[in-house]
Amino acid sequence: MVRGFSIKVPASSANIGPGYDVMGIGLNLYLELEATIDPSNASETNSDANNCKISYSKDSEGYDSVPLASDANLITRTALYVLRCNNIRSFPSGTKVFIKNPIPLGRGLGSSGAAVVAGVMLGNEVGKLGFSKQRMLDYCLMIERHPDNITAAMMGGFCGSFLRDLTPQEVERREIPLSEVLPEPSGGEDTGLVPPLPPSDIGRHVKYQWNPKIKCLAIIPNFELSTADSRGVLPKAYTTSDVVFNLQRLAVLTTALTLDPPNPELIYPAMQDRLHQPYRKTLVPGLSDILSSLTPSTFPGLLGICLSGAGPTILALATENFEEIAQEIINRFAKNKVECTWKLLEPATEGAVVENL
Ligand SMILES: Nc1ncnc2c1ncn2[C@@H]1O[C@H](COP(=O)(O)OP(=O)(O)OP(=O)(O)O)[C@@H](O)[C@H]1O
Ligand SMILES: N[C@@H](CCO)C(=O)O
Repeated sequence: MVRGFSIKVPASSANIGPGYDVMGIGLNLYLELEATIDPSNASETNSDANNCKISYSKDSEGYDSVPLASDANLITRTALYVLRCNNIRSFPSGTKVFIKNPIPLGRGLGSSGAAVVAGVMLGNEVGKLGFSKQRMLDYCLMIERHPDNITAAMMGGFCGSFLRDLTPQEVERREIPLSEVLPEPSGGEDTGLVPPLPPSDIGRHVKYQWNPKIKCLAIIPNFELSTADSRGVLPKAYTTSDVVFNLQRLAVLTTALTLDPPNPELIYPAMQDRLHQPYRKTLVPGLSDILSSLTPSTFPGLLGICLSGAGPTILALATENFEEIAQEIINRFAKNKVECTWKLLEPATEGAVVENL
């Protein structure tokens, strides 16, 4: 019997200034995947070590660079992790996956979070595992180990999240190197090992309200910055005053973004950060200048501005004058020889969805 289903996962912007590794918002730019399982097509898929033929639409971000072998592609590697945890070694013969990805890779718009969420959902569907979103989040968190993008992509909307305290045994399981969680991209023999199962209920979250008048402007530089590199420049310890600076702003920002009318005098200063942006300026040319020089008084409609996720994209929250704000940021990047595109986005309220075809 032929089976088919689609999976749609939103992009996301994490941190929103002070909420480092805590806050994220799903955005209406979607990674879409169509999977079909047709055993009569086995001859077309058995050239792949795990019976899965992947293709990307030509206009996809990463079309020329993402690997198409199922044990190398982040989406299918993640699905294989889920399947193998549940004693299913590979995809059923005749599995084809067609992917449309408009989320730019390595730019701070949650491309890897969306890919991991899509992969876990793919594994769940293919293996008919029947997991809830909460359980699927556990699998996601074994791969992308901070919850902000993952939670926003899975659940949708504007989310706050944390990881619950783990027992020493659970910590051990979760801290296993990623290479022992995901199958190795080698085309080599399947070792038959069952990877570490995620502890249950690792991630906890709430969905905040969001004033729908607030739009999300993403100004996207034309270079990639890997999250790992962007985390690598952060200090191991912070002063109490810097931590308190962020906590105070975070406490105000989550409600300030729900109020009507939106108050730039509250939102703009509440989006300041001392935990990650100051350190990332070395990786994003012009970052300090951009974050300090556009203000609600010079650009009416602007509410706040921050680095999106690990960067290099800039997220500006605004109610009007979108083009002027975007152009100013583009001009400031241009002075640093960085070209950009921009997108006007809105919160994706629904999160990740699966539909039978
Ligand atoms: N649709 C996809 N298909 C396959 N691999 C992907 C896909 N999307 C992302 N990836 C992988 O994830 C990498 C980017 O992940 P990374 O965490 O560095 O950035 P990001 O998720 O775009 O940004 P951020 O986490 O700051 O929002 C890509 O280089 C690619 O290896
Ligand atoms: N909170 C993460 C988001 C990127 O994945 C960071 O800033 O590194």
